Amino acid sequence: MERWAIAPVTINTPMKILVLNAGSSSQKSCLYELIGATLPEHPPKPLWEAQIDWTHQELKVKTAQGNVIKETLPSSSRADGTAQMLATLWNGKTQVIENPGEINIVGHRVVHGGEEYRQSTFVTKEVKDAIAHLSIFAPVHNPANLEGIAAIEKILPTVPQVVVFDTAFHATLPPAAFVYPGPYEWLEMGIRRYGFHGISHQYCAQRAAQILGKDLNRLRIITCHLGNGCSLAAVREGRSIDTTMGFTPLEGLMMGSRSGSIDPGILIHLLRQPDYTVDKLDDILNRQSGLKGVSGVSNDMRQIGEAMANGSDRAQLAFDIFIHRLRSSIGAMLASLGGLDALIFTAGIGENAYEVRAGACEAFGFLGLKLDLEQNQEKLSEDRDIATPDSKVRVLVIHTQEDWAIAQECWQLAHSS
Ligand SMILES: Nc1ncnc2c1ncn2[C@@H]1O[C@H](COP(=O)(O)OP(=O)(O)O)[C@@H](O)[C@H]1O
Ligand SMILES: CC(=O)OP(=O)(O)O
Ligand SMILES: [Mg+2]
Repeated sequence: MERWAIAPVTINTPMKILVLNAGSSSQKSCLYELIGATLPEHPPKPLWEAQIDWTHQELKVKTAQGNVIKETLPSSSRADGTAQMLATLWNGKTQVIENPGEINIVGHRVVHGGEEYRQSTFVTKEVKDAIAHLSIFAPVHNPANLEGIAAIEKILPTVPQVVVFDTAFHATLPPAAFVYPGPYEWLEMGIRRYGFHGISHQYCAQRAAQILGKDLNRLRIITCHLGNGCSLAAVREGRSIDTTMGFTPLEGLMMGSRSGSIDPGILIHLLRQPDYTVDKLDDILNRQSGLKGVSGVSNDMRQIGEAMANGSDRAQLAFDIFIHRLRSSIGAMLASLGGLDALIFTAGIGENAYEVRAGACEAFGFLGLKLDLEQNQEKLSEDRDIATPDSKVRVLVIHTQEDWAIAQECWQLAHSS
């Protein structure tokens, strides 16, 4: 493996920031170039954007120059797929950069930072050990985040790497929202609600204030991050005060292949059956439940929609449960906020599935929330307010920019160290 020297970072030279955002069903990456001594107000166009869809084993790459690459991944190995994706940065196919040594800093999304990591930080052995230790609480995510760090270490062993935590934004939850009503000792053992998707919830809340031209400190917002993993956050004065995911990213809404909240009595019952081990339950709850488990079709809302159109009753049931639980949880966030100025939809389902947005909003007409049904059905390639002018609550579709949020953290850490 070739190793590359790293370009030094100085304040006024262009800074190339590579971002790796490992989700449960995808690996999204961007290369940004930032010039100048201040951060731009709006996300700049990345030099290179790549996305791996692990469900379909597909790699798509787009460059600022207009090159588009689509490749099938030959193996299901995430490490190989990530290496294949990164190589498109400098191989003959795009030549976005001459060699990887041009990258100044690499930022990663890390899903679980536990109690200790409330702020973005540079990667050290200690930080990697903590991420590994927390893998038991985020088994689908933290190992993938560590793989991304290792992939970069192989190519660029001395490049500074930064980790940005999905849990950090929820550090402001009040005790009544984060303490579970089990024995008090649980809290001392670190068993509490952490909340996830914080990078996205925070970005969307800030972006909503920008779109509405209002002060974030005066807004009550519910952000619905509906991707393969799904969670809601109640945001008041720019701070997360409640959220649906908990100790792990398994709690809360029904998801692609995760159950979300279920009666814990079901687990006790199943564990008493001879065939059920803890590992089997883990697999069932994280990988064989949710849209996939109920429909028997797929974890992907697009395929659920197709199956519904073809008359699948189980796909219809999966969709109906998804909407029912989404509405109930929006209701719970609403109660924590004591009112609502804006409801935000984001991530794969939130940005694309108009039926889900319509299904969720229908229940909140009593608040004076009115969705513009025509606008809701349009292809929304830009962030947009899709409520009617007389609606008492704004409804926004925001394209989450987790990668840009991570790049900004890298920039800030690089300039403060
Ligand atoms: N055009 C679409 N219509 C409906 N659902 C979509 C569409 N595109 C993506 N999705 C849904 O979004 C999910 C992926 O969301 P995303 O936020 O990219 O995932 P991740 O949680 O991996 O970051 C898919 O599994 C699928 O359910
Ligand atoms: C925390 C989480 O569920 O992330 P994702 O939606 O990327 O799976
Ligand atoms: Mg995601």
